[in-house]
Amino acid sequence: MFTLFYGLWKYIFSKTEFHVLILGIDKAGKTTLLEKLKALYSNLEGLPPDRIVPTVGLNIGRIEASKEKLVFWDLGGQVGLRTIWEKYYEEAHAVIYVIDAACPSRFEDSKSALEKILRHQDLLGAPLLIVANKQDLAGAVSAEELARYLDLKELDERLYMFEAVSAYDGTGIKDGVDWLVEVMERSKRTDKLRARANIAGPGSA
Ligand SMILES: Nc1nc2c(ncn2[C@@H]2O[C@H](COP(=O)(O)OP(=O)(O)OP(=O)(O)O)[C@@H](O)[C@H]2O)c(=O)[nH]1
Ligand SMILES: [Mg+2]
Repeated sequence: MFTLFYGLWKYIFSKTEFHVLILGIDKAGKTTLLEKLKALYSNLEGLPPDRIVPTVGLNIGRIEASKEKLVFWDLGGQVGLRTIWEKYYEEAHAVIYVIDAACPSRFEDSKSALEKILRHQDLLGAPLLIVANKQDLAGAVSAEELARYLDLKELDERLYMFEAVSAYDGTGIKDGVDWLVEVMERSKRTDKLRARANIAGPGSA
């Protein structure tokens, strides 16, 4: 009985903490983006780019944006580490997929890793922000060009957006986060995750 009332109380009064997975192949700029997010949205400085090393485990960052709490999970993108990604899918409200827009020779690898994500059942309905990163570099392609190149067939009715970003100078980051918050607030997946957390009762996340 207590569990039932607790669940109801929690459903009505508690705020959802949104889990956002940051994925993409190695060197795309995921961790640099995470550090820039922290710098832009909190009083924390964030690691400078020259102190960031390739990710092997998990980096976590928490921010507050548009009065919502966001938790970012940044995972390593090296080939041998990509099998770990799916362990986080079930709990994710949304995905940021980062691509190095200045490195066309790796677009194909990026595309196939993204297609695999889109096919995974555990991420059904998760909104997707595709980041064309490194816009500060002269050779970077635009978000539109990247979208054309990727030519994704699996997007269906998923909420998605391409955004031109520089994790170095912060270009595009706030627009991307604003969009993410808005779509996560109204996505069916958020309702589903919220209901599941409440059914699990006290002690659940
Ligand atoms: N010019 C430029 N370089 C960037 C940008 N973002 C990241 N980089 C550089 O790209 C390289 C890889 O950045 P990381 O943030 O470590 O990439 P990652 O995606 O986290 O890589 P893994 O952890 O190995 O998966 C580093 O040399 C960064 O300084 C950007 O917006 N502009
Ligand atoms: Mg990293």
